[in-house]
Amino acid sequence: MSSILLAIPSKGRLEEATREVFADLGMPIERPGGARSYLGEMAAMPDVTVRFLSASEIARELIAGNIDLGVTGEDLVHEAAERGIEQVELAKPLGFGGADVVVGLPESWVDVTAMRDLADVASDYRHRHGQWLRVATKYINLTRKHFALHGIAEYRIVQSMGATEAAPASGAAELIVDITSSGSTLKANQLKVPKDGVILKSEANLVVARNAQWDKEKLNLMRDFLDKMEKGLGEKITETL
Ligand SMILES: Nc1ncnc2c1ncn2[C@@H]1O[C@H](COP(=O)(O)OP(=O)(O)OP(=O)(O)O)[C@@H](O)[C@H]1O
Ligand SMILES: O=P(O)(O)OC[C@H]1O[C@H](OP(=O)(O)OP(=O)(O)O)[C@H](O)[C@@H]1O
Repeated sequence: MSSILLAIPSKGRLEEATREVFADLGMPIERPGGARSYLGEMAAMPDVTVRFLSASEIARELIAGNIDLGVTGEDLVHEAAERGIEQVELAKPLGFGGADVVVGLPESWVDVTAMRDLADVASDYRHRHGQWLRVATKYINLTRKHFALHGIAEYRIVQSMGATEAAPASGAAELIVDITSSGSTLKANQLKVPKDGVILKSEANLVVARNAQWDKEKLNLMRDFLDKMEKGLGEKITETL
């Protein structure tokens, strides 16, 4: 018998909000093995297998088509999809996990208010210091695209594993690209966003994998599942698969 594989975030704000959304729709997700177990159950839809994965892994697995659908941040889907997000369908924004991926510059760079100014700084920096301007981030693909869009090539990426906003003060990089919602972490680290420095506005989405194996039975299950989430959504999405 066929089933569809749904992945949801395994921890933090996204896990909690995802489970709330499904509970409100009358499809609560249980974690019978406890918070450390990575398998879930949806009693209202026994044909749906639920897995708990990290939000970034969900994005990668959706692109690869190894899971059928998942809940994750749009930012992570765009970052995981190096060649564009055609391999997935953003089926439904879920109204939580809202945050922006932004460029963060030292507040002390008073003359730099736009990406265009940053291009000048990058070039100047290289001439003066003999090295590239460094950008700390975990959003490597999004950073490359945004900087290229603004004609900035003279920089290098320092891959960040966390606490990215600390990089300029610690000397690990000159500027950052990271996610922000309230803005308080940027402010606490004396960083500012240039006027065209918002790379992406993100929120949590229900995402369907186009590259998954879609047979007739699974498409029917998917249609039922999506219709339970929103009337008419099943038809709309499955006809694109
Ligand atoms: N203020 C915020 N800060 C960070 N992420 C936020 C914020 N608001 C919403 N989000 C969303 O939550 C996602 C991060 O979730 P989480 O830390 O669980 O992801 P992850 O990359 O899988 O983490 P890890 O790799 O540490 O397991 C972001 O990519 C974004 O979509
Ligand atoms: O704009 P803000 O509201 O300050 O949020 C942004 C910060 O939150 C995230 O980190 P993390 O999830 O580790 O921290 P958090 O739980 O404090 O948001 C993110 O990497 C930023 O550092």
